[in-house]
Amino acid sequence: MQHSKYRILGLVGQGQFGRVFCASLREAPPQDSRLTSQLVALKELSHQKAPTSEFLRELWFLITLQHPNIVTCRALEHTATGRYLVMDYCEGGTLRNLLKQDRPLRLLEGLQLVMEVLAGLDYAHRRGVVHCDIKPENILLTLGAKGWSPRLSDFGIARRLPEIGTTRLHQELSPDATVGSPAYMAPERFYGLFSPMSDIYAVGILLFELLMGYRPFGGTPGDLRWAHLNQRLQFPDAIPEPLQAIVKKSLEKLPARRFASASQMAQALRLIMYDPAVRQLGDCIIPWENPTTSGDKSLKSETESLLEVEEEKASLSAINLLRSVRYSLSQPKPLILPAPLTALIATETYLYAAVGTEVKVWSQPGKQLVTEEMSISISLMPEIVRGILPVSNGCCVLTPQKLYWLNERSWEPQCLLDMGLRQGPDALKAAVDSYGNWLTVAVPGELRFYSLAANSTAGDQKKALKLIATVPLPEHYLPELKFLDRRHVLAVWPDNEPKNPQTIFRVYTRRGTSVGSVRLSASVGQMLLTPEPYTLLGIPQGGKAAVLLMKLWPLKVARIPLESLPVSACVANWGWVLADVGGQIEVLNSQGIQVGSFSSPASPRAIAPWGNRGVVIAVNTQEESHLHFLDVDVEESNSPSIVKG
Ligand SMILES: Nc1ncnc2c1ncn2[C@@H]1O[C@H](COP(=O)(O)OP(=O)(O)OP(=O)(O)O)[C@@H](O)[C@H]1O
Repeated sequence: MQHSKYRILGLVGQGQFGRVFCASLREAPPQDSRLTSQLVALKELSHQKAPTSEFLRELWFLITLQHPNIVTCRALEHTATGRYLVMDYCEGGTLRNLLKQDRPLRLLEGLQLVMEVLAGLDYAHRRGVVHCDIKPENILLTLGAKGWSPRLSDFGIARRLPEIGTTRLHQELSPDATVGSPAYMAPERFYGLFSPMSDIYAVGILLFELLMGYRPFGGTPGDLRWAHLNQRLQFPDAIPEPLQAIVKKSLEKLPARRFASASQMAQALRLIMYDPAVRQLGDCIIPWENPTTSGDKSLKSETESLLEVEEEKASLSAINLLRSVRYSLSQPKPLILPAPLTALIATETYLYAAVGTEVKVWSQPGKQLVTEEMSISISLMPEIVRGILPVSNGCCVLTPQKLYWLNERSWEPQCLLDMGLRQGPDALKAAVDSYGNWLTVAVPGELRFYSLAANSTAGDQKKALKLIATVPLPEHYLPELKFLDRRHVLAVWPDNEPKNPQTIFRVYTRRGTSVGSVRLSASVGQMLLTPEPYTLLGIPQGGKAAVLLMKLWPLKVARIPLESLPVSACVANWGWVLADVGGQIEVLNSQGIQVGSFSSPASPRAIAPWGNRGVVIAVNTQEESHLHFLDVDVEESNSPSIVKG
């Protein structure tokens, strides 16, 4: 977008009136590397599709409504190419996207989400605004410390009440009186009548859908009209009695019989969260039944975004319609190493294990037995090894104060960087690109960007380090570093204020120029790169057990609830393997769908991919470490089943 103060980062959706982009303010990079400019959504409103009156209407609603559960409109942007609403960016996409996930939410998380939707609605109703189009497509999600927080969007067909605070029905004035989404429309709306209770009815349908995975009424718009007006609700037994009562009351045919306000419905939900029947199911993942033919799968959103369609195409063509996992031991006994392990890293060529001051290297993959003697190298370091950074022809080895280079020809350590004794332990974080040509290092006070050329005098087994740039860092923060591709390196800082934990992601070029940054309202611990470009798998800290799949450019986040919090994880090219503290291992395919789980002998210290379809699980005892080699057989089938080897 020329001459705009916003820089477009990517297309995130397509609405009736135009495209929606993720963008950030065009500005000089801040001095403090922890400062980020907030992301915005630019909603294009093309002149042809959205007449000025429509445009001003939505703008009026969005500008008058300022609430944490309503998407905030910040400004209007006119450029030579078009006009845009500048809105808060919601990195979780729509609630519809979330509901398409295999395991979207736990029961209590779902109820909390609906209560927040009601809080946004209550605020709008108190200001005399009825949304008239509540549905999962119009609820956007932002990530908070505890999970998803919803924001109402799309006030395109919202109505203003002539008298604020009334629950009377009002007659639509416009000729297009019954616009809306028939699957969520209250009976009175089919007669051109509306009130805040019409929104409550739509929330009732949404709550039903959230719990069951399908809507209570389906069919053509004509069928839906008949069903909303006449059909009785069928309640599946899976819904606990007190919850059924709330859904029933919100879906009463007569508006006067529904909850008198959104806050009353929220209060009813708040109370049943303490009900033993509901609490008992609180951690169960909803929906409880997959959509069946009895459910309404027919009604697709009229404004289904291009992006979702693209995503669906991608997922259908992917090999990952995998639904079950089976494992067997690829060698009967574990490999026992004489000290606890500190790092386990696999590439396509090698498996590296750091044990005390030693780095052991084996060739990948091993159909044959793996023994300590078969390691192709054992390199002895002067200090305890903290991390291994693999590159195509060797690896860099990180100790608390130094960085070494090991070339695959000799595996002889060459010290590249020495922080000296004064800096204290763990004075270094580092990332190296996959070809071993560029290095970024975080040391107290600065980020350093180096080139790592082959040393012409010593041959290509040795590296010559050349400092290209430095960037100042606040004294006490050492970010985690990762090369995203050959040119870009990611620095990640936690910002763990007790009430508002956040994580900052800043991307630099390999030469130290800041490219941009994003801030996530969640604390993310361990992070792994996935084969998808600019996409990370992160383990959030705090809140319920889950993993985050984070695409950085434009920022998109998916959150996958898990049975238990993972403490170690690895990304293979066929999926992800996550282990909890008790040694329970979950296997997810690369779309984040759980394909199975099994128990490992003990809590793994580290996991790494092994060969085509295997994993190595490292378990530490007090004096030694055990490496278990497993073949994981992820099968294509429609019914999930877990078979232990
Ligand atoms: N603020 C936002 N943050 C993140 N993504 C957004 C935001 N607003 C919209 N989107 C994405 O863009 C898509 C289209 O949104 P938009 O509101 O234009 O479409 P719509 O639901 O068809 O509404 P309308 O009827 O106004 O066209 C959404 O489905 C969502 O994926």
